[in-house]
Amino acid sequence: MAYKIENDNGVCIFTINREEKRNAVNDEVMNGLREVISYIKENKSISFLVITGAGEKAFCSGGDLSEFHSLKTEEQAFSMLSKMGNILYDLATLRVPTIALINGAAVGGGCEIATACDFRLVASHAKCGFIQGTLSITTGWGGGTYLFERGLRHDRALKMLVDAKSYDANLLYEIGWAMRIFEGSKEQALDEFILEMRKIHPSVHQAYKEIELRKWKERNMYERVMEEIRLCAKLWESDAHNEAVYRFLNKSK
Ligand SMILES: CC[C@H](C(=O)O)C(=O)SCCNC(=O)CCNC(=O)[C@H](O)C(C)(C)COP(=O)(O)OP(=O)(O)OC[C@H]1O[C@@H](n2cnc3c(N)ncnc32)[C@H](O)[C@@H]1OP(=O)(O)O
Repeated sequence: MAYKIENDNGVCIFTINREEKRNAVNDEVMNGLREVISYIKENKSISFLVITGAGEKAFCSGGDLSEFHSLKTEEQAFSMLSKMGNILYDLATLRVPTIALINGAAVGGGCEIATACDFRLVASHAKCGFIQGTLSITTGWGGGTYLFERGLRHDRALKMLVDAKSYDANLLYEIGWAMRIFEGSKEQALDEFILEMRKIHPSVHQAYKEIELRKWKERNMYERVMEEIRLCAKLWESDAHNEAVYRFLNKSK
């Protein structure tokens, strides 16, 4: 399976399980995310959702280029991008707190997934970045919109997007994207992070998160995410994008 879903006493853990592809997101992973979001919406005993990746090299390397490079037109790209865009919107607006437990590289769409979560715990060796610019596209799953909503200084958020490169854990913490940096066991880092929160009734967590979600609804967050996705789909058709993907897929041949 390309993903695992575990329920650890009310803490739901979704693991992208494609280590050989640095946990790249394919259609199966997208369907898995849809499944875990539905499970949480139906199961009131879940207090937290944690998203992480298998192994220690990558949290998620973004969209699976070997699968998605076959999408050539704006509409073909928009279909894939908007599927994941809707999933990330449902993730970002879940009633429970969401934690990105970043065990390794989170790049491209992987950085978007992490940014759609409420909290980001980053392994000290992990590097994260919105590298879409190196492929001559922009964030295409809503991650740019979420980044500007996360309270980073505007100049730091914009630079992270425009740099289109991976930042190390210390810099991610310095700019305010990472909430914690951890060494060693990600399970221990998670346990320590939620220790105090677990003592508080989940209805309190959810009431506080609802304050932010109400603001997002008033500010037409969903429409802004879909506009971002449409812009990425338009860039997808470019020769520059297709040539960059070709170079990546043929780099070692
Ligand atoms: C809107 C989202 C957007 C979209 O999908 O439209 C994107 O996410 S665009 C950005 C897509 N992602 C990337 O460009 C990242 C590509 N990967 C890397 O930069 C590196 O793999 C990295 C930094 C994640 C890890 O580097 P490392 O040296 O540890 O591993 P390798 O590069 O040697 O990769 C090992 C193995 O995995 C395959 N791989 C890695 N990432 C992807 C990917 N995104 N899609 C498909 N396959 C991927 C890589 O080709 C290697 O395969 P192998 O068969 O062993 O050569």
